[in-house]
Amino acid sequence: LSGGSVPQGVRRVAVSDGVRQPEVDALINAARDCVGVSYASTRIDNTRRCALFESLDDIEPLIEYWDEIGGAPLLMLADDQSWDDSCNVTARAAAAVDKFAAQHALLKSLSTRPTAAKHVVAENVAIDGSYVDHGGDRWFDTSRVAAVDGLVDEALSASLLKAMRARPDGVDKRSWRRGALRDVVDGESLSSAGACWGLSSARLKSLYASDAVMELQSRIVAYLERCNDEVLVSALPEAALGDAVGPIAANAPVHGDEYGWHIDADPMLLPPGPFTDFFGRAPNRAPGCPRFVSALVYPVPEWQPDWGAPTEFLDPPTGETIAIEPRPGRVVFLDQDVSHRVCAPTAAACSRPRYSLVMKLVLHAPGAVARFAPDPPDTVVGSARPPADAIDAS
Ligand SMILES: O=C(O)CCC(=O)C(=O)O
Ligand SMILES: [Fe+2]
Repeated sequence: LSGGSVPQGVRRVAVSDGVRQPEVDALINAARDCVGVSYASTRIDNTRRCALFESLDDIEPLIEYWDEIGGAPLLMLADDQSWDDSCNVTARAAAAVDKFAAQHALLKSLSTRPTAAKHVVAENVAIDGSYVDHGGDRWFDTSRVAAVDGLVDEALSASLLKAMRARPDGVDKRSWRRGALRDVVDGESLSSAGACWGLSSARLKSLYASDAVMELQSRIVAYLERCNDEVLVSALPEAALGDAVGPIAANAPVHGDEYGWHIDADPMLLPPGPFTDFFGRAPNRAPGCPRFVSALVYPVPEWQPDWGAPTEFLDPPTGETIAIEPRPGRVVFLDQDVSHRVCAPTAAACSRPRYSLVMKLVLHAPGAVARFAPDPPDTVVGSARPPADAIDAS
C-alpha cells in the first residue's frame, strides 16, 4: 500500500489508472458530502476503471449520489475492512472487481455444444454508416445484419414452437396476449413499437429455461465461436437495462398488425447501472467493448413467400431499407442499435402468425470487434458505402 500513513479519521480510496486526477478529487468530494468521511487517494493497477473505498459498509448511497451529480460511469466498490500496511490493496480491488462481475453476470459465458449443423450465410448486409468518435479515436463504422440458414433444423423448430406454446394456425390466447411487453428501447425509455401478440414475462422466463431454447442458444454460441478467434458470449444481463428487458423476446405478428421502427438497445444509451459502471459507455462495435447483438429465429414449420412478413432494416441517413425474408431454420443476427421493424403477414397468410424468437446477446472479444458475419459484407446499404477518405485510411 503506497501513500504512507494517513491522519486519524481519514480513510483511503484506491483508484485505478483509468481514473484521472480531477475525477479522483470529485470522488473524494462526493464521498465527503455523501458519506461524511474524508478520503485520501492511493493508486492501484487494474485494467477496469475502478475505485475501492476502505472500510465502507454501504456504498449504494454514494453510487446514487455519483449518478445524480452526473459522474462518468465508474466502478465504485467498498471494502468492509480497514487497511494496515501489510494489506495488498491491489489484490483486494481485483477480487472485488471479479466479485462484482460475477454478482451481476457481466462476463458469464453461455454454454456451447458442438453441433454438426451446416450453415450458410445467406445475407450479409452493412447498413447505417457513420463516423464515430470515441476515446480520442475516430473511425468509419457500419452496423451489420446477417441471415444464417441451417443452424436450426425442423426438429428444433418444432420443439421451439412447442416451448413457445405457439400454434401454427392461429395465436393461442391462453398463453399469448395483446400488447404484451415490447422490449424495445427508444432513446432512453422503453416504448411500444406496436401492439403485438407476446408472452408474459413469467412465460418468457420459463421459455428461456426450456431445453429447446438452451439448444438454440448453444448452437448460436457455437456459430459465434467459429466466427471469432476469441469471444465470450453472454446473455443480456439484467444489469444492463433492468428486469424489464430480459434475454429473450417472443413475437407473433398476424395480418393487420402495424409496427414502427425500433432499436433493441444501444450500449451508448444505457441508463446508469452496474453494466455501465463496469464497462463504461461505448458505441456498439467499439473494439474491445461489449457488442450488443440480437439473434432472431422464425420457428414456423412452413412459410410461403406470398405470406410476407419480412423483418425490415432501415438506413436512417438515406431512408433506404432492406427486407430479410422469414424462413424456417434461419437465424438473423443484427446489431441491436440498427433500426428495424416487423412487417405483418399478408392477407394470404390468413390467421397464421409469423412467430419469432429473439435472443439478446452481448459479445466480448478482447481488444477486437466481435463478429457474427464474414468480412466484407455482400450487400452495402445507403450510408454504409464508405466515403472515399475512409477507404484511403484503411
Ligand atoms: O420478428 C421480427 O421480425 C423482429 C422482432 C423484433 O425486432 C424484436 O422482437 O425486437
Ligand atoms: Fe427488435
